[in-house]
Amino acid sequence: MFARFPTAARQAIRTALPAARRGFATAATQSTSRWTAVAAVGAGVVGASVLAIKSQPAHAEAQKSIAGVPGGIERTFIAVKPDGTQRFLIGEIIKRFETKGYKLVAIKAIVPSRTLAEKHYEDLKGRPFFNGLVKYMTSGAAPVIAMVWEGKDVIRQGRRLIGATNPLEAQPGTIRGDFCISVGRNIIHGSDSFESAEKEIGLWFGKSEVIEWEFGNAEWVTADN
Ligand SMILES: Nc1ncnc2c1ncn2[C@@H]1O[C@H](COP(=O)(O)OP(=O)(O)OP(=O)(O)O)[C@@H](O)[C@H]1O
Repeated sequence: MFARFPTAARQAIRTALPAARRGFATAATQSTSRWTAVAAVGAGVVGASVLAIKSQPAHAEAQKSIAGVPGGIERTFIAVKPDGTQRFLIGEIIKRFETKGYKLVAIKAIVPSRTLAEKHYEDLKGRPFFNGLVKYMTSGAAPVIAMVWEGKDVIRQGRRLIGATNPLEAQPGTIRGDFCISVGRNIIHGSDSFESAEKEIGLWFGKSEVIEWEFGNAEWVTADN
């Protein structure tokens, strides 16, 4: 896609991308112009507009999301549930995301409080399985492995890697399709939308727990030429 850009725009994007990645989580001190340049790229706005946004006001910085840019470089919340932990599937699940090309930017083992689990699944309150779901997530028989993964379109792609909620409906090759058989023990959670990712990352992690870092070989993973 780069080949169609004016040279100056290409250069602006190259300058902006690393800074934007650095600027995901905190960044009151980061450059507003660089971040907003990436927002423009994510929205498919190129060329002169990439340069023009340098003059956008500083309040744009405050609107930056912990889940990144929708459809662009996003972040998603992924959790290995207690059954996945008990069944020694943490490494396998991490491997699926890592080898796909996504970047792990936060991870911790945690036994969630009832309040946290209920907040996380608040849209399911009233469903017959809600209490059992919360009990299973909070039992402490094994921790939840909470993670944030970052990369292009990672929210939607993460759901594809995970597979259908009911493992019996999940395609072979997906995580649930390969490793489980019961909807009540489906080993993994993944954010299902940009809004969910924002909510869930904010619920499970503090800003300082999400680490900004760069792939040494980013060009080999992310380039579109
Ligand atoms: N019929 C059911 N019986 C038991 N548990 C269920 C049932 N339906 C859903 N669950 C549990 O509730 C979780 C949340 O359900 P939801 O419909 O949000 O699916 P999901 O988005 O694929 O799952 P998750 O949010 O865990 O990624 C499921 O992953 C599963 O653990």
